[in-house]
Amino acid sequence: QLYNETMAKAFLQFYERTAQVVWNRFMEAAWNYVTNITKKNQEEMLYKDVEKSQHTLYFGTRARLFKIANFQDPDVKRMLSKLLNVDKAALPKEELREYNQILAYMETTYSMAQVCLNEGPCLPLEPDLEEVMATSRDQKELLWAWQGWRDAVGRQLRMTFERYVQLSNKAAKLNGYQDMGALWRSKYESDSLQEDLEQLFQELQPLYLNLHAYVRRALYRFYGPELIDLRGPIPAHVLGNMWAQSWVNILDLALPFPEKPPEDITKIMQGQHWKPEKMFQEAEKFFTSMGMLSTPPEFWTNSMMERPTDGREVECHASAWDFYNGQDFRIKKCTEVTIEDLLSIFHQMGHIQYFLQYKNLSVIFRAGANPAFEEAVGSVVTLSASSHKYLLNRGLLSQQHQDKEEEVNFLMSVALEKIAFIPFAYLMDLFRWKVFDGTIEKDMYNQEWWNLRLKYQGLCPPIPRSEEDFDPGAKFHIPASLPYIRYFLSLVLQFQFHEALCKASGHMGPLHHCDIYNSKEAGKLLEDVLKLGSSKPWPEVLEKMTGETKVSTKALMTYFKPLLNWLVTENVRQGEILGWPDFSCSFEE
Ligand SMILES: C[C@H](NC(=O)O)C(=O)O
Ligand SMILES: [Zn+2]
Repeated sequence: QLYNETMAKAFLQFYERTAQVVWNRFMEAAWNYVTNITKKNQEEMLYKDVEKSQHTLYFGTRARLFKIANFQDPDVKRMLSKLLNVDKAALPKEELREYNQILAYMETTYSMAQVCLNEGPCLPLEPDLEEVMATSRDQKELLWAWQGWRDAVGRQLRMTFERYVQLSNKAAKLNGYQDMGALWRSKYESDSLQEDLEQLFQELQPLYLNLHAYVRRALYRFYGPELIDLRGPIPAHVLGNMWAQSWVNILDLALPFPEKPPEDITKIMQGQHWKPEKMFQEAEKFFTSMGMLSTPPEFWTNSMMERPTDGREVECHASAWDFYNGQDFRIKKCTEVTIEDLLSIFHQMGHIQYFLQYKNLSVIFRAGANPAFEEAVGSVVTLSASSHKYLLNRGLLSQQHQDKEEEVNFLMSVALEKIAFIPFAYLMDLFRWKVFDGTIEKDMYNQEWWNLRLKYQGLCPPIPRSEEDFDPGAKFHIPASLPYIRYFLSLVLQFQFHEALCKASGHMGPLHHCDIYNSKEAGKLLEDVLKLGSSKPWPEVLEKMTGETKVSTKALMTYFKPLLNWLVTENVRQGEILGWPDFSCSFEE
C-alpha cells in the first residue's frame, strides 16, 4: 500500500523544501507590490501567486491520497490534514486569475483612495483623514471626512465585492465547505465557535452598555441635543475614529476627572525627538528585556517604517511579514510619532516575535495556535506598555504616582480603546458570514451593515445611506479579504494572557498596575507557548499558558472592575438609559 506513513513523511519533506522557496518568492513579490504599487509589480505578484497556488494544489490533491486515520504520528496526521484545504487554489485557472485580480483591485483601491478639498490638496487616509477624525471637534468637518472616505472607497468597491463573494464561496465549496464563512471559521477547530463567541459577547455587554451611555452623555455635553439623543444611538462620525472602532481620541471629552488630565505622551515623545526607528527599537527592547528573541539585521534594513517620500504609492495599513526563510521578517507601517502608533508598533512586533519563535517548525505549522493568538501576543505586551509603571520607567511620564481619580482616568483611556472595540470586532465577521451564507443578499448589503452597527454598537450613520453606498468596504479588512473575528477573540484572550504572564512575573496587586517588562519568567512562559506555532490544538496551548482550556472574560472583567464600578455609579447618578430605546437615527425624525 504505497500511501503509507513512511511515504507520507517523505511527501511532507518534499513539500517542506519546495514550499519555503515558493512562499518566499511570493512574499517578496507581494511586498514589492504593497510598498511600490505599480502595474508591473502587480503583474509580478499575480504571477507568483499563480505559482504558489499551483504548488498548493499539487500537494493538496496528493495529500488526499493518504489514509491518515490509521497513521500513528500525530504531527504527520495534523500536517497532512492542514494540506487538504487549498483555499482559492481550488478554483479553475481562469477564475483564480479573476479572483486574484479582484483581490488586488479592492486592496489597491483602498490604499490609493484620497478625499479632495474643493480647491487644494487631496488627503489620503493615513495620516491626514485619520488625523481629522481623531482631532477635529467640528462635526461638519468630521462629516466631510467620514462621507468623503466612503464615497472614495466603499462606493467604488460595491460591484467588485459582489463578484468576490461568488468566487469566494465557489472556492470554499470546492474545498468541501458550505461557504467561505465556514472555511474561515474552520481555522478555530471548534464546532461551537459561534455560540461561544455570542456567549463572550453577552458577558461583555454590561461593560459596553455602561461605557456607551457614559460617552453619549459626554458627547451630548459637547455637541448638544441637536446631534446627540440621550436615549438613542450615537452618530458614527464623532467618536474620534473613521470606523468608530476605538474611541481613545475623544478621551478629552470623556475624562472622568477633567481636573486631573493625564500627561500627553505624544507631546512628550515629540518633545524628546522620538523617530519611528526609535519606536521600533523600544518595542523590540520590551521582548528582549523578557529574555525573548531579538530581530535579525534584515528586519532593520528591509522594513518600511515610514510612508516613503519619493512619490511611491504604498499600502499604509500596518502589517507584519514572515518571508518563510527563517531569516527575513519585516513590518510595513506609515509611522507617525504618536503614542497610538507606538502601541500599534508593539502590536506588530508581537507578530514578529511569534514568527521568530516558530521559525524552525515546518512551514505548515508557522502560524498562531489560532488567528486570535497571533493578534493577542502583541496586544498583551501593549497592555504592559500602556501601564503607568512602564511609561514612567521609560521616561514617557514624569508624574510619580496616580491617585484613585487618576487611576479611573487611566482605565477610561484603556476602555475607550479596548471596550469600545468589542461590538465592532464582533460584527465585522457577523456581517461577512451572513453575506457568504446568503442571509444578507447583495441588494441589502448597506442596510444590513447599518442594522448590525445599530444593534451591536449603538451607532447611526450621520447622514442617510443607500444601496449606492457600500460602507463596510471603507474598512481595510473587507477589501483586503482579511477575517476579523480574530481581533474580537484576541481582545478577550489578551487579558487572559496578561493575567497569566503577570502571575508568572510575580506581580502583586491590581491587574491594571501590572507591567511584565524585564520579567524573564513571563518571557519563558510566553516563549514556550509561541514556539508551538499551530502544531497543537489551541486549547492545549491556552492551557500551557493559563491553566485553562477555555477562553474566559474573567481576566478582562477583573482588569476593568474599578472602572465598571465608577461607571455604574456615574450612570445611575445621571439617570442614564443603558442602550438606545430611541433606535431611529436623528435624520429619520
Ligand atoms: C484592530 C486591527 N488591527 C490591525 O489590522 O492591525 C485594525 O486596525 O482594525
Ligand atoms: Zn495584528
